[in-house]
Amino acid sequence: MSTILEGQHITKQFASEGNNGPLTVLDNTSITIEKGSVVTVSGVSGCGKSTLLHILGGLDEPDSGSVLWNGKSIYKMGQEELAQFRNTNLGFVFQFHHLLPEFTALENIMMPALIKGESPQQVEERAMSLLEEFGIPGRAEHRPTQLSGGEQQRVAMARALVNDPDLILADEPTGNLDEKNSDILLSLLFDLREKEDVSILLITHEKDIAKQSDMIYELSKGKLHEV
Ligand SMILES: Nc1ncnc2c1ncn2[C@@H]1O[C@H](COP(=O)(O)OP(=O)(O)OP(=O)(O)O)[C@@H](O)[C@H]1O
Repeated sequence: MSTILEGQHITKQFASEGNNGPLTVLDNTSITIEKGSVVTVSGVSGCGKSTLLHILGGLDEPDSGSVLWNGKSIYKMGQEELAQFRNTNLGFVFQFHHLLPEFTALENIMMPALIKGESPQQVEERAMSLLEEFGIPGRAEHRPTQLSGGEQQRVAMARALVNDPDLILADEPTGNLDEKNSDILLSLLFDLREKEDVSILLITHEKDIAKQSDMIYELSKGKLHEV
């Protein structure tokens, strides 16, 4: 197996209110994601899981430490190169789907590939096949408000996949779903490993979900511990 993403000695602090000094959310901690694996990070609310995901996904620079993508340091890239890197290699799924309300499910899924400049016809085929893979081909022309929460999250996952990313970063993707929809979404997510040949970083506070992963880290007091 080869390493696809590595966070090395990452430290991140935020200014805190009052006289307590800065809040150290990540404290010289490291993580490795192997190609084709599902890595879960769990930990209590507020321990810094989202901060870690943002740093590993090129959305928020650490105070110190580095993030290596196939051995290349992503925060040494310029802003434009970094944005292009994210759009090409990574797919994000958040707890709140952030679908664009004025566009249909199909259009939402197509958007990242159109921004990349791909041909609309090919992109539409890819988007439709993802809707089929996720069991909701009949929802292509619906707008987000016309979809259930579980369907919206599946559309968000399809959007994350449209550019054939190598890594999906999912931040509490089931946080807003009931148990049934949560199970459906997770089994779709875990199936992606084989079907779409992606690695997955999954952030969750639910321990049961973590059990299905190849590697589990617990984040506590700024440090990641292998479980
Ligand atoms: N931009 C910011 N400025 C100041 N403090 C921040 C900022 N972002 C996060 N924090 C603080 O850093 C800590 C970690 O936040 P983070 O969202 O990473 O935790 P989390 O483990 O993902 O929490 P949850 O499970 O509740 O989503 C929290 O105390 C939060 O208030």
